[in-house]
Amino acid sequence: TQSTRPQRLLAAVQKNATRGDPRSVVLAIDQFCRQKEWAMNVGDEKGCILDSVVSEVNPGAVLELGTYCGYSAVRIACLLPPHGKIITLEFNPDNAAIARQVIAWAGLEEKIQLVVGASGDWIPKIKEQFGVKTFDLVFLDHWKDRYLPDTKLMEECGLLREGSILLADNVICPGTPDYLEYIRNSPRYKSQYFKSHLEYTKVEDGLEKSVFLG
Ligand SMILES: Cc1ccc(Cc2cc(O)c(O)c(C(=O)NC/C=C/[C@H]3O[C@@H](n4cnc5c(N)ncnc54)[C@H](O)[C@@H]3O)c2)cc1
Ligand SMILES: [Mg+2]
Repeated sequence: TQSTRPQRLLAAVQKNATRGDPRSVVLAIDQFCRQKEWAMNVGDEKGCILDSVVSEVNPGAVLELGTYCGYSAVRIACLLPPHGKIITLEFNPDNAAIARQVIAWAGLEEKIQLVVGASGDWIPKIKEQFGVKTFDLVFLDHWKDRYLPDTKLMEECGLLREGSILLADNVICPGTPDYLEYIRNSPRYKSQYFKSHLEYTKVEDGLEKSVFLG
């Protein structure tokens, strides 16, 4: 039977990356996507911007929406402080199964909590289920029409505190116009656009970094 792209991406990690070495996993995925098959990971160029935001925030608690194959969860987790953790939500069980193996190959199972389910269902349950008060950083990279409703849901569920950072991928391509309009015009956020390119291409894309003001 025909393999899927996530399965081929995992095979490339297991072939080319060193077990327990997260940076070699990130490199193996980026090389696979540049040389073999494009895949919708945040990628190396936007990944450097992600790295700088994670290092600046030094977050104890991170939420990621849309794990896909686990590339950005691994990239974030290897920059977290000793007790820092990331909860990443993925509703496609096949993608979650691949991501779990990518995370295991990187040796980051202790730092990454992968939850299989939809963000809209899980955001209201995170506080009680995982004993999280608020998130220091949220990385949005799931279906683009969910960025705005999920941001409003996180506000309503009290998951954001004064100073929480939202970092949104793909605000240009594929684009998240309703989210951008809201976040850039809301008095409750201070936003900044980081111009970059769609992963592994020359097409313009970028990340929007927004600080929740409370
Ligand atoms: C026209 C066009 C097409 C594609 C691109 C290229 C391009 C470039 C990119 O960086 C992209 O992030 C994307 C993109 O579409 N990302 C969507 C990512 C989904 C993953 O997240 C999962 N998921 C989706 N909604 C939820 C949800 N509520 N709760 C939990 N998991 C969810 C899915 O199960 C997938 O695992 C696309 C550019 C332009
Ligand atoms: Mg993306």
